[in-house]
Amino acid sequence: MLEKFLILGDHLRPYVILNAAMTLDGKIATKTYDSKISGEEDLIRVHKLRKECDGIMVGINTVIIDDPRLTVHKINSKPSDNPVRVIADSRARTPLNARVLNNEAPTVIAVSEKAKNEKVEKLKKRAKVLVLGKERVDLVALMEKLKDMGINKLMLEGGSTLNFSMLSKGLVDEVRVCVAPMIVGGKDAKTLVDGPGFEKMDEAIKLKLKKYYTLGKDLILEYKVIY
Ligand SMILES: NC(=O)C1=CN([C@@H]2O[C@H](COP(=O)(O)OP(=O)(O)OC[C@H]3O[C@@H](n4cnc5c(N)ncnc54)[C@H](O)[C@@H]3O)[C@@H](O)[C@H]2O)C=CC1
Ligand SMILES: Nc1nc(O)c(N)c(N[C@@H]2O[C@H](COP(=O)(O)O)[C@@H](O)[C@H]2O)n1
Repeated sequence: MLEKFLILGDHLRPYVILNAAMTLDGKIATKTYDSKISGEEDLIRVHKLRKECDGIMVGINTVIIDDPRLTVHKINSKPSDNPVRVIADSRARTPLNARVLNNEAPTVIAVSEKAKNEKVEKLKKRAKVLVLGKERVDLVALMEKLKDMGINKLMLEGGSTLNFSMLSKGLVDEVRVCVAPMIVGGKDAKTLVDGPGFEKMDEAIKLKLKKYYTLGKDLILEYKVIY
């Protein structure tokens, strides 16, 4: 943790790496929410990255659909290797039996003022709850809070809606994708980045390719975001 702090200590927010696995046609889940995309080798890469990060963030739909653990569990690790789990959950919909609330790692649930107080009080028994934003979680404020908590390197693990919000607010520094040799199609299938999108190519988030390599059958692409 100290080493990461020294490298990234001057930022007002964490250094954010968006990581995901997608099919060649850009889907991160099928229309029925099946998202088993990465090969075993890629999952090892993902868990090594989780271990390097101080925090790992997902949107509430990902929690509801996948019930992820968001810990380092596919490589050798000790409890202190687990990043702090962060959930963007405007209305405090995190199920009380969700695995992100287990005691494997600390969890931060960011809610908005729309969240029901009764549910917030229940969540507070299992996690640190931050109320940020009126309707939706104010992601800029959340990043500042996470930085204050010592989270200097944050992994953003989706889903599509949160990815768009984070990218469009200029809060992502790197994008790392595993492109699996599969095509699933489906206009209702989730893509790497959904949300409202931009109208013109001029407005697109610009990237610079830094590294590419294969892992088993998968192609890994690593980009820096250019703002
Ligand atoms: N293949 C992969 O690498 C991954 C796939 N997925 C898949 O993505 C799907 C879920 O993606 P989505 O439905 O797009 O949901 P999401 O996981 O991005 O959650 C979106 C929700 O987060 C909440 N939120 C709070 N504040 C927000 C803000 N400021 N901006 C945006 N959202 C905010 C809102 O309730 C919003 O509806 C699942 O099917 C999951 O399996 C998720 C992660 C990785
Ligand atoms: N990198 C990657 N490859 C895939 O094929 C995936 N389906 C995901 N999904 C993300 O990982 C979460 C599951 O984490 P746990 O193993 O339960 O800790 C899932 O919710 C997505 O965020 N990622």
